Amino acid sequence: MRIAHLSSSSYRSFISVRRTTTNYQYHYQYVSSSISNLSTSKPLQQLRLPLSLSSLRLQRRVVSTSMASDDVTTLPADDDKYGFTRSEMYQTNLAGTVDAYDRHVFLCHKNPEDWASRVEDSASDPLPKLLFSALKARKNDIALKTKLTICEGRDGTEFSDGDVLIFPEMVKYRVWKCSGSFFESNSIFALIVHACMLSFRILLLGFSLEKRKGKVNPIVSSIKETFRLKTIMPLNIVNEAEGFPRIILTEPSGSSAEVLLHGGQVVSWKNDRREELLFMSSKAIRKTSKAIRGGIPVCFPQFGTMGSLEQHGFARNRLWSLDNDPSPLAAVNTQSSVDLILRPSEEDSKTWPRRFELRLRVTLGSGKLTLIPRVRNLDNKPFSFTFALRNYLSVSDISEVRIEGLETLDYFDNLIRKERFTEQADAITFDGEIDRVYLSSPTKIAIIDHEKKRTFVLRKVGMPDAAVWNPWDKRAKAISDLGDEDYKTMLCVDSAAVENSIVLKPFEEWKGHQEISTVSSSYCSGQLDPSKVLRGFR
Ligand SMILES: O=P(O)(O)OC[C@H]1O[C@@H](O)[C@H](O)[C@@H](O)[C@@H]1O
Repeated sequence: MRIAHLSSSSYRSFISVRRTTTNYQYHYQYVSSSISNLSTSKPLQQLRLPLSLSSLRLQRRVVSTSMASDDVTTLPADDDKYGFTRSEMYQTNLAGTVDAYDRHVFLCHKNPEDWASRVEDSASDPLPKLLFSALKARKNDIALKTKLTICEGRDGTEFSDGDVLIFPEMVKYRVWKCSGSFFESNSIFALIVHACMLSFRILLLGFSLEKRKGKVNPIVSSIKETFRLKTIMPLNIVNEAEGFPRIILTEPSGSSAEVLLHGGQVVSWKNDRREELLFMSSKAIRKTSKAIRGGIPVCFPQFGTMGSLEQHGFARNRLWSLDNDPSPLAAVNTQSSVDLILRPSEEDSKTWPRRFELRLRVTLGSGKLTLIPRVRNLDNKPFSFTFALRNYLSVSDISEVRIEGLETLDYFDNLIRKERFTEQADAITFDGEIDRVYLSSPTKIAIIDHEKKRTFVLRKVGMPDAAVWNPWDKRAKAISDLGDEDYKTMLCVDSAAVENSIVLKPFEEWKGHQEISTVSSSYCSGQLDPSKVLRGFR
């Protein structure tokens, strides 16, 4: 891990390497002070040499090969165009400041006038110091050769405290709060380590020739072009007060969603009027070992207590990673979608000895939120699991809510020893605790909130069952992370695969699909509202 300090008017112009003479000197000064921190005796010049250019070239060619079936021994025709064949390419440092490290971490922070002359002295302005110390303390754990660069942040509130950009992984981490616990909690470190799993592929997308004072720096060009491409937007990741990385999804109509790496859990979904549509407990606890009461926890590999594992499985209690290889789904590079992945830890393998990959794509659209869960068997023998997306929906008053689409279905009643019954009511309404799994439900279920005049429409594929849960007053009091009155404003209607567990042969993948949308409350699960028909639609 190396550190450099340089100025730019934003990360974009940093990437285009616009430097003043003063800042240039500052850059050197800063590097010098950092060298002593790193307790290395390497001379400055050596630190700045693009040592890994040949490995970069190799990776680039290997990736091209796998993507375009090129012959590895043949130079891609674009090498000349992109500057890879220039005589100085493997001989000396190139124009610009971005060397060919395996990974670049940029801290976009204030401007050179605010920077301390030595990174360890910046007591009044601790962000660079904290980031530097956190990375330095864990540098042996960071597998990729990583260079930390401090550059100027000037885009108004966007860089109010400091943003972290990670290249080539295209992760933008918005550091709003500069607290020691943020770094101690390892969230930035976790992010950087997760980034290790991402490939070098993105670099390919933006290669172009850049002529700067007669020299070419393909590395700078590629970063610049990649960030500039509209379709390849960096993810917005912010720090939770408790140190949980949180991904913010936004889309043009103004709605938003928030997803935690912890549990791969959606914890917020707001419509274009900024109204929250998901319930979050007033006493929600955000601890690494516990699922968060609210949002959309993922229950895997076991739903409820239908097995020997902890209730609802371990996936909701684990730290997931960003997934840059969601194939066979096409990769998405927008700010309204994120791909996450969970692989088993050693501890998980002891309790559930299966090799798997659990993936989740969360996509925010205008008026709808889509989740695509997938499970792949990486074992050489089949395994089975049960699964649910537990949707904690926010409702105005549970007594005023009804569910349509589950009538006449059979269900297991968890309150009566999981006995099987047949639903007799025309619609499900609520006047007490409910804890049921409706079996083989239709693909569309309507949750009608009369008071809010809002209907949630839940569409699901690959998850044939639907669990319905509300603890009501007595049980709510016994649940430590649920407020006594919270049961009134929540209702869980889950997409689930419970009655028949899902069986996967070696290397098979299961895929589910869930979409929640909201419509006006006149909507009744596919039927027309008679009063609307009489009065006419407005
Ligand atoms: O508290 P948890 O683990 O999130 O589970 C909430 C409820 O989920 C239901 O599905 C279970 O049947 C209940 O027993 C449980 O209380």
